[in-house]
Amino acid sequence: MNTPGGNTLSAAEHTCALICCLSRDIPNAVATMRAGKWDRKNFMGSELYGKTLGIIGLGRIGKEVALRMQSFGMTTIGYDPIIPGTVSAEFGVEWMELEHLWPRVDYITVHTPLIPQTTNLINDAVFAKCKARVRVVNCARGGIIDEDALLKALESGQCGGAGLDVYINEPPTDYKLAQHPKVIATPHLGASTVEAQKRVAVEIAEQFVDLMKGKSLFGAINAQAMNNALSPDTRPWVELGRCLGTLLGKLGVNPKHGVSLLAYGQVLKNAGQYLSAAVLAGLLGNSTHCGCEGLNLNLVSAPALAKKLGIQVQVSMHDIATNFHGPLVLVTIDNQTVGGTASGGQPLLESINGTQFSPLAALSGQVIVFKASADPGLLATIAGLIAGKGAHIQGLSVSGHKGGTQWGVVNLQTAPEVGLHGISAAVQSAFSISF
Ligand SMILES: NC(=O)C1=CN([C@@H]2O[C@H](COP(=O)(O)OP(=O)(O)OC[C@H]3O[C@@H](n4cnc5c(N)ncnc54)[C@H](O)[C@@H]3O)[C@@H](O)[C@H]2O)C=CC1
Ligand SMILES: O=C(O)C(=O)COP(=O)(O)O
Repeated sequence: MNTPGGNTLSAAEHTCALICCLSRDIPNAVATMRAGKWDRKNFMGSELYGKTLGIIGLGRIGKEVALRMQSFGMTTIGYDPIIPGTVSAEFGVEWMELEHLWPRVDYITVHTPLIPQTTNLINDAVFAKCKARVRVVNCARGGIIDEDALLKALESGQCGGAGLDVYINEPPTDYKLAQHPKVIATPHLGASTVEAQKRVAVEIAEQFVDLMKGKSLFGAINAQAMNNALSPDTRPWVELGRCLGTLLGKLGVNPKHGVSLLAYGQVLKNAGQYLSAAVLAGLLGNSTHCGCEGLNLNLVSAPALAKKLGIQVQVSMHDIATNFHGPLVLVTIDNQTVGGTASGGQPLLESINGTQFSPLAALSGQVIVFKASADPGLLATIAGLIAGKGAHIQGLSVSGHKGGTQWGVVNLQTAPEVGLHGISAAVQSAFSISF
């Protein structure tokens, strides 16, 4: 789990505190007083008013830093590859390309993740493009500012001071930077406030509750792409994927032979990742082939488990299906294919192995799925047998036939076992599912 929002304000305030300390060299001044010295000459500071702050990374923390430093009268300019200028303008930051930003700034603060594009983002070449005595702050991740380049720039005077809360190695393997007189160094304290820790604890607890209720994946690490997977629009498709996976698991296919997922329809254009995760969650928890039968898997754990088991998943998205009007998901494993759609928030089974259901069968509640010899009287026979056992039928749908067999789905109000035993003599095979 991570709780990205909980410590935003604390990290932003810490950044602002470092900027303020840099402008007046407060820590060094404090040290002289502690040493019993009254030294007013060596601490001529400079105002923040009228100075320009360059903010690299205009996400949660970058934005809060901007809003706070504007109250000191700083001009805030910034860069972020994702946040456009129209958005940053709403919080008073003029967006510009880095090349235009470097020569204009008096202070730079970085608020990006540490990724290849941001590693050593502030380096020798960048210091050379900045005004002399530019001050830099890193409260994000060690390594965004090249530590060697920073030390050189501090020595040469090109950099007038640095506020650092994070380091390439934590704790640092050498304290050269932290001990430099022009550096104000804190030991990764950005999130260390009573309020942030409380917020983070509450957020983590809420995330666990949501995750257990299947409500949300927000905060689950490695699941950024899934954060929208349980929005009202996508939820029925996630549920459909899980149902189709469950059905295939019960059909006895071996997931280790590979999963192929075809999705048709504009609405599913961006659904590949969460659909396949949902199929895997249903499939692996219901398969006898992988040693994970009965596990309650979710959109995060299922793909991770599939990867561990070496299960290949092929996903392809298409605009429209040829023989079905509307969005359609087809999942094939071991030459067995199940197809489904969602309507009115409800997952529906469209086909098994190319035989189409009419009406489409609801994949919810207590369900019996059976395979039988093609027979025009099949529907009536099955209904009679199940009703004869005293089970209440909510829905019954049979597919067209192919090669002399057809499939059927019975939706029951009562436990499916009762009906299952009733029909066993009239079908080739049958199994029950609780969706
Ligand atoms: N010192 C501490 O204790 C704390 C440090 N952090 C760190 O602060 C950083 C920022 O956190 P948040 O604002 O919450 O993250 P965020 O995800 O809200 O914002 C990060 C922003 O960086 C941008 N970005 C990505 N690549 C970029 C690039 N090449 N150039 C410029 N911008 C780029 C993203 O588009 C995004 O808008 C993270 O590295 C986080 O780990 C966060 C909390 C506490
Ligand atoms: O949330 C972050 O990115 C942090 O850097 C906070 O780190 P911490 O939880 O204080 O070890």
